[in-house]
Amino acid sequence: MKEKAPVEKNETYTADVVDLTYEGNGVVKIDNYSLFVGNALPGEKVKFVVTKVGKNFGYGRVLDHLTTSPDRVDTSDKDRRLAQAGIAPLQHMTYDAQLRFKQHQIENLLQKGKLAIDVLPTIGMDKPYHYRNKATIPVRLVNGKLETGFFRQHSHTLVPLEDYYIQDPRIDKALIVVRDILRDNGLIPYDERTHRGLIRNIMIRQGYYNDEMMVCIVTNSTKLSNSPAIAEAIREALPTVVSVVQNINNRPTNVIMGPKTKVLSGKPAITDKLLSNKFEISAQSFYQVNPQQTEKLYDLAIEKAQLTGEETVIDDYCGIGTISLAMARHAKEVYGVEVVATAVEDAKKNAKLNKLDNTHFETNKAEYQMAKWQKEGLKPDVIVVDPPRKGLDETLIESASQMAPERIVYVSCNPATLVRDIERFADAGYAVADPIQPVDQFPQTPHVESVTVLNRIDK
Ligand SMILES: C[S@@+](CC[C@H](N)C(=O)[O-])C[C@H]1O[C@@H](n2cnc3c(N)ncnc32)[C@H](O)[C@@H]1O
Repeated sequence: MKEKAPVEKNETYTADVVDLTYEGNGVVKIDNYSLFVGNALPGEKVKFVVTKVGKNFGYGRVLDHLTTSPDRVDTSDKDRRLAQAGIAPLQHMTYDAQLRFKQHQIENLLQKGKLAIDVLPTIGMDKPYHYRNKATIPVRLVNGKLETGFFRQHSHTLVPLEDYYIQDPRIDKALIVVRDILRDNGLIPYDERTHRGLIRNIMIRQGYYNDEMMVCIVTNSTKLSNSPAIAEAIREALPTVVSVVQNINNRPTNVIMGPKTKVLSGKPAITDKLLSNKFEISAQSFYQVNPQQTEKLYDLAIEKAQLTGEETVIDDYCGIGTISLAMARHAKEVYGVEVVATAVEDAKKNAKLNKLDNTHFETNKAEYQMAKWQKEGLKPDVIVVDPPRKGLDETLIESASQMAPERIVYVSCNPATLVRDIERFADAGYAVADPIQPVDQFPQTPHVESVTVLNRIDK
């Protein structure tokens, strides 16, 4: 039987930080028992209070830094609130240290798997803040006032905020304007305990290349009294707004958007560019939130695909077709598959918008569609995969390797599943060709994105 943990809840301890978890928490040890504490970096000595004691590990909160790491950035109270909200959990780390942390995560996992593959330094941003082109902000009543802000982590208590640090500053400014217009019109914020009140969220999108903005007001009912005047006031105060829409979500759920969206003023979508292609982005479309880094990540994937114009390409997990459309300009044909039907509709619409007639999109699970394409005799030269965090289904790896493409380009958002899948591909006759290249898509957060190329090995 396991011994009792050597720490007590609410007691204070002092220890050295010996490591960082994948979430960016510091690891401290008391008699070999690990505790995870936020705002603590390797090499630091911290005084902390124990907040949770589990069987195998616990959690703590730093009370004082007795020594500090050269990788530390001074953070204000406001910054620490952002970390608590999960908005910028790494903002106590210098940006260089964040980039190294992301590179080391992949290196550590490769080492654990005994894989001798190099990892290049993470490609970062010149300005690693104010990068998000979209914000979805809850609206609640705080001290009798309609407020916008964030939910304190693991709670639904709204903390008012005006500078979100990682959002485009034009969005932060617009949020204040929209909040004030809603206040002036006497609108009642949503209360999730009673499921009453009207205004649930404000969603704002800002184009990166086109200075077009969308404001979406998410309401608990269709009735938004005075909506023409509200929309007019928003467009008058914010001249780059080309679209004001209302999304109706009357279900008692944490899901932000409801199924119906109504145009209150202007167009139903904004247009923007990504990798030279135009995209129409409506309130409910999925769109990459860091366009600058997405271009770097996907440009790299396209470069690694080594297209000459003659190739047949499969884009698995294609979303709205960002990679497919960019590759279609350099390939003979591109086949994309994605499980979300509305994303596939967007992909088809965007292919037309960009006059690309060499793309084919299917709504299906990638693993099923790959088996189907394989049976039908489709012979791709290159397969690109950009899966969600859980990585690739084993049957997809099987179909992909049986189709025998020259190379597979793997865009990953989770190094743990990437390393697992590299091992599975090795068993199926594919080896990593170049060093893995991480690209920082989400500065100030622990997310790690990377591009890996696997080549077919001649047996
Ligand atoms: C990392 S995103 C890829 C984004 C895409 N490359 C783009 O540019 O929009 C992963 C995508 O996989 C989709 N997805 C998740 N599970 C899937 C499955 N089993 N089969 C196909 N698509 C899936 C998600 O809906 C999401 O669009």
